[in-house]
Amino acid sequence: MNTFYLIKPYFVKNRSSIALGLVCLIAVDLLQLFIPRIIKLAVDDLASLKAGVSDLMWYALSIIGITLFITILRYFWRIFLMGMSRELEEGLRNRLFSHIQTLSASYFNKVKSGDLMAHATNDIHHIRMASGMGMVAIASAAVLGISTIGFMAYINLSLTFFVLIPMPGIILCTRFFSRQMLNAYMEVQSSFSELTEIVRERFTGIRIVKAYNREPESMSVVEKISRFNMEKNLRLVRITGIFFPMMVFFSNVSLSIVLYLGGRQVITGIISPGDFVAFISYIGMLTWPMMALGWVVNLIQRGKASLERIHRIVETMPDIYDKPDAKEIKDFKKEIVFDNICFSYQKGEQEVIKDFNLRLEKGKTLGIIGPPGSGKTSLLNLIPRIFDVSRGSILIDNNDIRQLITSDLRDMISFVPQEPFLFAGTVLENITFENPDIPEHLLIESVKKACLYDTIESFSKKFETIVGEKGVILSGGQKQRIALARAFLKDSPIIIFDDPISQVDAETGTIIINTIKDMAAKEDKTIIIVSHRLSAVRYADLIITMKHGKISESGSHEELMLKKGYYAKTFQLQEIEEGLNAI
Ligand SMILES: Nc1ncnc2c1ncn2[C@@H]1O[C@H](COP(=O)(O)OP(=O)(O)OP(=O)(O)O)[C@@H](O)[C@H]1O
Repeated sequence: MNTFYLIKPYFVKNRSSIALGLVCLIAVDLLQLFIPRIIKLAVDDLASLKAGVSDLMWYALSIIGITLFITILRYFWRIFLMGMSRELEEGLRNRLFSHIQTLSASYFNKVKSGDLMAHATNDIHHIRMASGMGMVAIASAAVLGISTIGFMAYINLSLTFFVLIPMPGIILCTRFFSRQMLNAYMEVQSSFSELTEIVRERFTGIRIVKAYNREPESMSVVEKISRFNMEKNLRLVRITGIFFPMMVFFSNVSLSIVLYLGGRQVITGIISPGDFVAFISYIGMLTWPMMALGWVVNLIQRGKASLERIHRIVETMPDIYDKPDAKEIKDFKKEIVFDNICFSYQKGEQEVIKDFNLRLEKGKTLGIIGPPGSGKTSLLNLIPRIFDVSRGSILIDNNDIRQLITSDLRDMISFVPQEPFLFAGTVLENITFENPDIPEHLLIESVKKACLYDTIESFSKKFETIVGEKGVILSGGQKQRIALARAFLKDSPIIIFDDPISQVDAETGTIIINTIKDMAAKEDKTIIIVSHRLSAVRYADLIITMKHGKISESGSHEELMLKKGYYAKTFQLQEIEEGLNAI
């Protein structure tokens, strides 16, 4: 599978900094090799009692000079190479998020949001590591490894051969243990996210926990996952506990070989004491490239697997998309028609909307009632194409909505969902959807229509009040009114309300309903309103009762009362209830 296209643009765009970074990295690796050479010269001069104070000073200053140079170059290769990998990480994450946003609601029904979070964090992290550190490890292993061996062979070929014998051990061990460490690290990460999620949930639900005296049970749930997280951490500690001492072991085996064989060569005069000391320094330098060789294979394998997962998401086509010849629609002129529509959430599953037919003229209000699960919300979601019908069609002014530009269609509709969702931010940002160009009088007007003005005025920071965990916690009714204000502000010709007064008191509910009624009458809005409170729908031009995804009754309030069906019974029950509440 060719997935390189996802990261290629970052390599191409940053080719100059990558080249500069690699030049700096190679220069660092090569410069390091000269330090043992200087030590060799110093030791040989000392051993032959030739070294004067000025010679020693010169050797010392040379080492300081090289080290200074190495420090500067190291800074630059990190900036050039790591900068590129960070840019890649950011770009890939943005691309993933922007693509996921285009996917249809049905995709989110199938995929857990936790998995999407993992793609946006873990997978992108692996790709960054494979492209940034992978490049560094390959370049370092090649340049430092080969040139260190070259410098050692220059001193003595046979000694180099013997010293290299334990090195494959380092490569194989790193390969094995880095895979184990990565797996263990992933398990630590995932158990930690589980732990944070459980703790977050337990704190969010603290009121219900207290009300039912479930603190001990809550504690034991957190203790269990906390212990699990500790065990995963201990596993990681055990693996690293074996790995690092093993690296030291292999490196010390090489050291012993130099000590024994190299020492004998010094005695017999084959190599000088300086060469002997330099050899020992080179062994230290060789350990990292050998480890890098073992490590980089896993790094790249994991990055490749992550890139394939991201590729699969990026290649997923949204179920709902604009056809190439999709039509513009800027005005709603005549009617919405539901032409024998059926809908199920998954192909082949039970239909939640069945053979549904209805015509709603512009400027009219449609009220929808029905028992829970009868398909009311599902029906509403089909109009702005959150989901698409399985059969039949929804027509707006004789255009099948699947033939229209989706953003045009959605621009014509304001939607107040059953469960209002607020984003972390201010009241203003939540109502205006962060659009700073909204004139103030329109904002105030919509907030007043939603019966929210006095509430906002009572907040010390008014519209700038932060809502959510970091600010004011709003009641369910206040959230619902923010959602209403959003819809009123959008001022579209079609407004869909899904149970808009379920969480407000009767008095506020009546004011909101009167506002909606006025909008229908004075502003020529077409309104579709679902409600369990029949006072919210009784004024509608047409009321339908839904049962098992079908229309079971339809008519005006008066007609339905005469039919003495679900609507009439529910209406009478609610009247009795309201009468009792008034006592
Ligand atoms: N996202 C979904 N995926 C799969 N099935 C769903 C989904 N949403 C709703 N359903 C199912 O579709 C059926 C109709 O649900 P819907 O929410 O449309 O009913 P409703 O009439 O709006 O109910 P309520 O009055 O409780 O809001 C139910 O059986 C429900 O379980």
